[in-house]
Amino acid sequence: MGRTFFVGGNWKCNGTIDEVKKIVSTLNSAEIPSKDVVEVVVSPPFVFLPLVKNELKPDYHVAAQNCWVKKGGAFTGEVSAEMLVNLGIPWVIIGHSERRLILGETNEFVGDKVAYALSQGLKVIACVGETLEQRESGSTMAVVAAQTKAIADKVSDWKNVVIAYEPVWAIGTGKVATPDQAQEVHFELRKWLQSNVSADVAASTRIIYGGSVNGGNCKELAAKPDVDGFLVGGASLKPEFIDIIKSAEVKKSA
Ligand SMILES: O=C(CO)COP(=O)(O)O
Repeated sequence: MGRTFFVGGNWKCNGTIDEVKKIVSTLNSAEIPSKDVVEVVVSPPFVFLPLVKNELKPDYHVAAQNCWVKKGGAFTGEVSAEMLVNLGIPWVIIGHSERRLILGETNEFVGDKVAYALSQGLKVIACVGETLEQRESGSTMAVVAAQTKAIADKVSDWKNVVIAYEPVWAIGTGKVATPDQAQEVHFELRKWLQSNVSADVAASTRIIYGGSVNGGNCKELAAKPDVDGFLVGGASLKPEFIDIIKSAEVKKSA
């Protein structure tokens, strides 16, 4: 089954109204490949979601960066999946390493969140990835498999899931995984899905790479067979995000 290339822009906790409007206008005036070549989703902070959703042209979709683990209620400071659905936000990023490591989200909590968001009709970008220490001790695959298993334990329908492999040591560091390093983990992850979920899910689930992706390194990464797109942080706030979106063309000609 063909996997449409996927490019996500994770704006993290950045931006003012003026800056957000500028990014939106850059995106709106760009010529990007058609929908069958690339799916593009940008993820502004919660407070800017309505603005971005209303002003962005329909070639782009919008994602929240997080949501609450179950139905809303007395959970001060949280935003529920139902609210995102109510607002017409189709996507949510769940389990980003910044939330796992800084806010203490466990594998199980992330698995529960993914399952709940899917049950409400959201599509999920689920993040996994090892720290430098884990990589250096040779446990990359064990870590990534445990993170994926916690999701697989709670999820039966994978059609609305994109997996983002984001090695923590490559996030915001300018130290990008080499195309071979990314390919190796993506290949192993797909193999894990094949053995533990199903051959269909392994073949159809998009596995995207995140960690210091920029306009200069995206094409080489995109050329790898198991790299189905990117989750971009810093560079998604800049015009070079358009070049990253266009790297989808590499796949088309592959
Ligand atoms: O965390 C990331 C995307 O979710 C990657 O961030 P950078 O692209 O800034 O390294």
